[in-house]
Amino acid sequence: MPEAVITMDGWYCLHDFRSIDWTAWKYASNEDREQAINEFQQLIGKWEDTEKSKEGSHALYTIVGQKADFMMMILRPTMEELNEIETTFNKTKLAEFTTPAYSYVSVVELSNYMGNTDENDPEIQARLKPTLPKWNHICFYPMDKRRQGNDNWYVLEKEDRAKLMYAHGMTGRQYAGKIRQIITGSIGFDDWEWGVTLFAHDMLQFKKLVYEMRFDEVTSRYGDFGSFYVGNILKPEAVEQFFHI
Ligand code: VOV
Repeated sequence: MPEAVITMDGWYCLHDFRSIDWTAWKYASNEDREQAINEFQQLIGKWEDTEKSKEGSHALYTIVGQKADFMMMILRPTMEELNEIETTFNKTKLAEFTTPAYSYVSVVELSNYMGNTDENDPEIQARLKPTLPKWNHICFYPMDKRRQGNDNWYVLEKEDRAKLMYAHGMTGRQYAGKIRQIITGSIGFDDWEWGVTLFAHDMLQFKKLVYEMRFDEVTSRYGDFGSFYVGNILKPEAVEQFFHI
């Protein structure tokens, strides 16, 4: 039996995608809309305090296309906190005007393919409990490693998987400073095996990186992908403008 990879796991992660019922929102009173926005801003304020004290992190993005209108990516030390945040949001006034579009539950994951196993290393800790970049754009998609005929990732020896992951890392490294990736593991948690969250200043870099990686053997032979969600940063000070009617 091939040797299993050992993972280091960090903060739990919820990707929460919502659609807005713009018709109901438009017909709501000014007072209700104001109240909904204020309450949401207060919630974001609390998340910012948590982020400042390094007890979690979050990212807010508006989503382009019809899959959702906005997304909240939340990182916290426990699943209970994620659940609480989700429920708190669901109880807000704003939630009355949103419908769930998609969600993804996972945990920040690093593998030991590259030989990094020292969980006490401050650099590893920073990667397991990251402050999410507030870059202009986000790209999220879930993925699996294929298990089909001759292309079965899970029957490969660890050494062979490590070689393929090394080549993957080399491709990724060329995008240093242009793209930041957060890989979250979801085996046993959600419908796919990993969530891939990419941040970029320049939207086009997502296409360039993802396209280039399609030619890496680990992707071309072993990568299966779910739906892609892309969007633009929703800064707290822009929340009012985004919801303005
Ligand atoms: C900026 C781009 C970038 C960089 C530098 C990068 C590097 C690395 C390294 C060094 C490592 C291995 C060690 C670790 O840290 O775990 C990984 C790990 C992983 N990656 Fe990656 N990846 C990138 C980017 C990147 C992308 C765009 C994708 C999606 C694939 C694609 O084709 O669309 C991806 C996927 C993954 C996955 C699913 C894993 C875990 C696989 C497993 O079997 O455990 N990744 N990745």
